[in-house]
Amino acid sequence: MKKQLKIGGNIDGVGWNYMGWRHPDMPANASESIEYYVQKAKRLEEGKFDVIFLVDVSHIGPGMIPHYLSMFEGVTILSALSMVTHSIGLAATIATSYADPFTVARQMASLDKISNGRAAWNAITSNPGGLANYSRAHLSQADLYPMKKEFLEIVEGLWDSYEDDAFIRDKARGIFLDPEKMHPLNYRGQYFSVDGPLNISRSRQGRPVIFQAGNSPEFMNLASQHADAAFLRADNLEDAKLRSRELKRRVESQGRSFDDFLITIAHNPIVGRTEKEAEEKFRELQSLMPIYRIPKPKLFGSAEKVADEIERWYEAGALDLLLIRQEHPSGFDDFIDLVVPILQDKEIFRKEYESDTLRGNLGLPYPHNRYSI
Ligand SMILES: Cc1cc2nc3c(=O)[nH]c(=O)nc-3n(C[C@H](O)[C@H](O)[C@H](O)COP(=O)(O)O)c2cc1C
Repeated sequence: MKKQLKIGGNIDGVGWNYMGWRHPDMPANASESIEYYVQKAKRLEEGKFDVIFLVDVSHIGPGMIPHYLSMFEGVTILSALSMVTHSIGLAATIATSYADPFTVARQMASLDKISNGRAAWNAITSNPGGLANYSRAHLSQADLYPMKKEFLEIVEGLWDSYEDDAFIRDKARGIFLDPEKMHPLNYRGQYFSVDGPLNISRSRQGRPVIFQAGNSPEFMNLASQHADAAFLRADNLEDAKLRSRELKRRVESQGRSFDDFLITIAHNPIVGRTEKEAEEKFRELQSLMPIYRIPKPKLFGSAEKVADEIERWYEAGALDLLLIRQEHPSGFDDFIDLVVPILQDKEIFRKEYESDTLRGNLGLPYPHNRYSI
């Protein structure tokens, strides 16, 4: 049976455009407001969304969108959100070009335990500009994918440091750990060298879900081997179908089932009760800062029209996980109040969470520890 549609919410603070911060309903400091993030996280969970997804940027300049100029670091804010949510997943973007694999493995595994099995890591190369912020200016574009491959192999290896039953914690007998079930990594690569093991046990979902974002053939190759989900950019439905098909072909050629792999595409719907209401919201946004023009979103208009279009993308196999980002400050509310009930009536989206782990809700298999098999 085909999996139901999965939905994620990209919380972008003041928004992923230049003008949203000026809207009367948008706190101008939303990107650095814990209250704003808590409110949005709870709202997305009310909407039965699968995951809160945070994008990231590693280097900035004054011309960037306001959100990028003043924003929270992902794992930090998601740790806080894990305490005010129960079922929704928590995905942080961390670039493999800048960070250190031992640190990322540790941070993400901690978030996964703190949230009781709801963490996900979006592994990106990012663009080379950020290398200089992380003392890696000697590296270049050509290094990004070879480095990412090593990074992923190390993080996955570290997440298998302990088998599921490694910790005995028997007070009466005085036995804390079964040392046979602890495994160092001893990885030696061109970019990274890591002995391991990692000092944290596996979570209820085994290990965090891995997303990867990109578009190139190198990206597709690596994602087909080391990801549970791929976040793609697509210009239109035909483009999305082609990319999705190509990636799923690569996943199958790795001996994996493409049912265990999710294609993720972001949309920024502007929805109204009627077409006219959506037009008004679009015009209102444009009027906040007329020198910046935004294109009309692909998901635009009445809730029925938007829900039909989502169904078309989903049925065509162009996406498994729809990532919603707010163009207008009422974006999440409009989507949850107006579109979600139609998708539920169509029986392509859940009314209740199936699980309280992210893997459970996404319908992804439990990843067995490599040493236990
Ligand atoms: C859907 C999608 C999402 C991305 N998200 C981010 C992001 O949050 N932060 C970032 O620095 N780069 C992001 N990127 C850029 C990629 O990390 C990468 O620099 C870019 O896709 C070029 O690599 P590629 O040729 O392998 O696709 C994203 C790319 C895509 C396609």
